[in-house]
Amino acid sequence: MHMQSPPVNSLSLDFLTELCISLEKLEMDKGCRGLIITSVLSNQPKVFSAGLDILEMYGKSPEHCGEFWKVVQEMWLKFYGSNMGSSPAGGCLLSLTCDYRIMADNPRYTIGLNETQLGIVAPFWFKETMVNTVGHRNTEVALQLGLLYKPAEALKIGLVDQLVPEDQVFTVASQTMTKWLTIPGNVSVITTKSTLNLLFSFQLWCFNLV
Ligand SMILES: CCCCC/C=C\C/C=C\CCC/C=C/C(=O)SCCNC(=O)CCNC(=O)[C@H](O)C(C)(C)COP(=O)(O)OP(=O)(O)OC[C@H]1O[C@@H](n2cnc3c(N)ncnc32)[C@H](O)[C@@H]1OP(=O)(O)O
Repeated sequence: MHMQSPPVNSLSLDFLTELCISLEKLEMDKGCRGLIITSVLSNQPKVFSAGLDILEMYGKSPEHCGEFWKVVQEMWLKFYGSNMGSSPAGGCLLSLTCDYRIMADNPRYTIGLNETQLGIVAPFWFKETMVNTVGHRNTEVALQLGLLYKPAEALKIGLVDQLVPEDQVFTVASQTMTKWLTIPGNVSVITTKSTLNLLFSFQLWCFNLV
């Protein structure tokens, strides 16, 4: 899936709604077993996603905010596999929901949950997704300081799985997907994933988020 919402793929209500509809269609397509998500901004190829669209969260009616927040949660519940450049906040969340993260190895790009730097709080389910990926201590430091990690640092704490030269990101993502798809049978993979996420699913249920 190619994300192309200039200038920086910020996650607006319209963009997220389109994303969710596309994912729903793919989910219903029995021939689709995996998804690589990438950014193809022509003017700005270095950004995966700038995160939630800040303009959607300021000066809007409670109804609009409710609708926006609902679609943010929908998006997070649906995602699969990614490759990327800069991914702050919601952009990082988008990639954290994927099974495997491949990042372009360019120190100009960063990834992380930088909400505190913006004076906002990463919601519980952003935090929990991060904990499940990089562990509690790394999350504690990352979230309180609102850290944005350069690729080498992100790899070190396990926030991304692989760094590759910028021009090879998509090729490596395709090779990785091919390897993952050699695992036989959807049921065993889905069941394994559900088991891994059991506690988190229960927490979400307790918070009435699913
Ligand atoms: C509905 C809400 C319900 C209530 C919730 C209440 C409170 C909120 C509580 C919790 C929410 C927490 C969860 C929040 C998650 C988020 O994702 S917040 C967004 C965080 N994102 C960022 O901090 C990224 C900011 N952007 C950047 O760092 C950079 O723009 C970049 C992505 C690295 C790209 O840099 P560069 O190439 O230098 O490009 P520019 O900075 O010049 O940007 C180009 C234009 O894009 C606009 N823009 C950038 N980011 C956003 C964004 N997130 N939303 C909207 N617009 C964005 C930027 O303003 C530039 O526009 P102009 O050219 O100036 O018009």
